Amino acid sequence: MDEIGGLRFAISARSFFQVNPTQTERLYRAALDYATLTGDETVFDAYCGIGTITLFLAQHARRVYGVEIVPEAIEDARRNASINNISNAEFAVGAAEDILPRWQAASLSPDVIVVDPPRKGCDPRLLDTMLQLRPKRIVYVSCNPSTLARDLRVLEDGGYRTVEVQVVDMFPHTVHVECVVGIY
Ligand SMILES: C[S@@+](CC[C@H](N)C(=O)[O-])C[C@H]1O[C@@H](n2cnc3c(N)ncnc32)[C@H](O)[C@@H]1O
Repeated sequence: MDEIGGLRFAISARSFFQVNPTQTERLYRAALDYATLTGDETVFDAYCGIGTITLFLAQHARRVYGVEIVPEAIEDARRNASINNISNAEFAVGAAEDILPRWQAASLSPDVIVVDPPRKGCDPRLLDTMLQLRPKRIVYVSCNPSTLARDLRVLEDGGYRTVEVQVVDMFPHTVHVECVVGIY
């Protein structure tokens, strides 16, 4: 069990969890800032892990939907929603590039999409679906600036503008950084 920004998180062995809790809170707060939620929004959180960002955003949105490929992480996410008394979050197991088209087919229409992919970045099919869904804002959390730049090119060619990038030093004394990007 760990605590970030007032929320408590259960983490099972096969689930991803950020390694630096102090900086993780900064990272999630930056994601929340760029999402600029008023309480009315529908939000998709792709690559949601144990639901950390999803539950952060759920407190400020109408409804949030998280998707993650590791089934145990989604079990954790559902448990974490319950531990924190959050009832407006739904979670799905699967590849984000498969699940977002299903949500689209079910007429879900997100105001904001958050993505936090692994180092290889977003699947091209996911980027394509995001461009079709056309949310007002996209928040991209990335641990790899080169795949981030590649994916931003696709989003910019699709009509979005990269408005701000915040770098968070999650891994001090290494060359690695985490970036949070507001894309409108
Ligand atoms: C960088 S972690 C982010 C997790 C979470 N947002 C957090 O901050 O703790 C990336 C997550 O994406 C998941 N993942 C990898 N490929 C995926 C895919 N194609 N669709 C959905 N989730 C995927 C991994 O299992 C991992 O939990």
